[in-house]
Amino acid sequence: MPVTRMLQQVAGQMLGRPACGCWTAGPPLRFLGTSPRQIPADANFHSASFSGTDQPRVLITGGLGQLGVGLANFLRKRFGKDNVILSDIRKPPDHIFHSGPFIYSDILDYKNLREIVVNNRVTWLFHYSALLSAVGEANVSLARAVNITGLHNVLDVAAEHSLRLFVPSTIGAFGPTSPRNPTPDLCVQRPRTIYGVSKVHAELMGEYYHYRYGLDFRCLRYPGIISADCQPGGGTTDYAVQIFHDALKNGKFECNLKPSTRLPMMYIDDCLRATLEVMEAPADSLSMRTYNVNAMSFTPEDLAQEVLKHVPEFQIVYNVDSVRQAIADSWPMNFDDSNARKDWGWKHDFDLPELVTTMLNFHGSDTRVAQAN
Ligand SMILES: NC(=O)c1ccc[n+]([C@@H]2O[C@H](COP(=O)([O-])OP(=O)(O)OC[C@H]3O[C@@H](n4cnc5c(N)ncnc54)[C@H](O)[C@@H]3O)[C@@H](O)[C@H]2O)c1
Ligand SMILES: C[C@@H](O)[C@H](N)C(=O)O
Repeated sequence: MPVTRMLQQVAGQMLGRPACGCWTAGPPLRFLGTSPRQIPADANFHSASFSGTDQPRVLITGGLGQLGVGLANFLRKRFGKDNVILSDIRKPPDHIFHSGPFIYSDILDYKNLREIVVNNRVTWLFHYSALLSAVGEANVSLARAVNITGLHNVLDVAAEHSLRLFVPSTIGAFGPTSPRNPTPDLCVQRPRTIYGVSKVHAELMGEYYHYRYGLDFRCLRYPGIISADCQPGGGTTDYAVQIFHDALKNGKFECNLKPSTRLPMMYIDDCLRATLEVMEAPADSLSMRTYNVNAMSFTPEDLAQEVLKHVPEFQIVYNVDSVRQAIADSWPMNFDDSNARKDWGWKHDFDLPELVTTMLNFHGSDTRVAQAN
């Protein structure tokens, strides 16, 4: 018997499917143990549990971070305020609490998560809870729990309840042995941060649940995201958010990365639109389940030059943080997102000049900008 056929047969026996290599439903095969998280092997989760005319019922985990509030506002415009539930383990400020449904959800508490999904008839889940790259290195065991154990809970709840699941990955899912300029979707991924390791794990587990159980898993590898309304949560790309605030407030900025550190970046509006577009893309347009998305790439020096055009007295000084610098030096400089552009029509709106103008305008009715323009 040819070796490949023999392997197919063995794999087929292990996976409860025929040796022909095709993926038809075998006899129901359950996870071992008495966990409530048992998922039939023949479950087909492809059809989300809402009809085409219904709006999805959305849950966002880790929603009080840099990206979650913006995502909730964006999705509420599309699906209605009450169809989008923001959740976190932190107490929301008044304006967020009153802007739409908010609920406590700790992703490490599986039963709590399941209760929320069931009681609210959730159909789409955006899983934003995470510890980012720099804070993750400062607390590896917590990052491992939140980013890996938490993800397992989310995957199981999503599979059990036929949810469409979005999990963001990151440029941080690549490492020093990945091609860095540009970085394609499929290449060596050997990140050297717990954040990166947990995100590669998330990509692989999500794809595995998709192929094994039909979970409708969708994932984008975000670049560094730049937004004005929320503080970043402790990442390596945070400098590109803080610079605008400091430029307008003090006229100067102390940067913790070297001037020549090139990283892929994206304005929040593009990020949120990409996220919704991939979630709404017809399943048959997705040749993959994890895509790079990108908008621009720049260095601190490039960004400072662009800020100077608006704030002529702006000064940047460099005080390099060795942990963040080592992380940035292992990450992609440019991101190849051609598959996203080809498969579901991804196209960014914001390049560096529009980003800088928008961020400065957002931060300031400030006289510095007004005087310079
Ligand atoms: N911001 C970026 O530049 C960027 C880039 C790439 C990918 N991402 C990804 O996007 C997602 C959102 O990023 P962000 O910048 O908003 O992160 P953030 O750090 O600002 O927010 C994360 C949130 O997770 C919450 N959280 C922590 N532990 C939790 C727990 N046990 N249960 C529930 N929630 C918990 C925190 O309270 C926090 O509000 C993350 O998964 C991140 O990896 C972000
Ligand atoms: C790039 C991204 O994942 C995050 N902003 C970080 O720097 O950790």
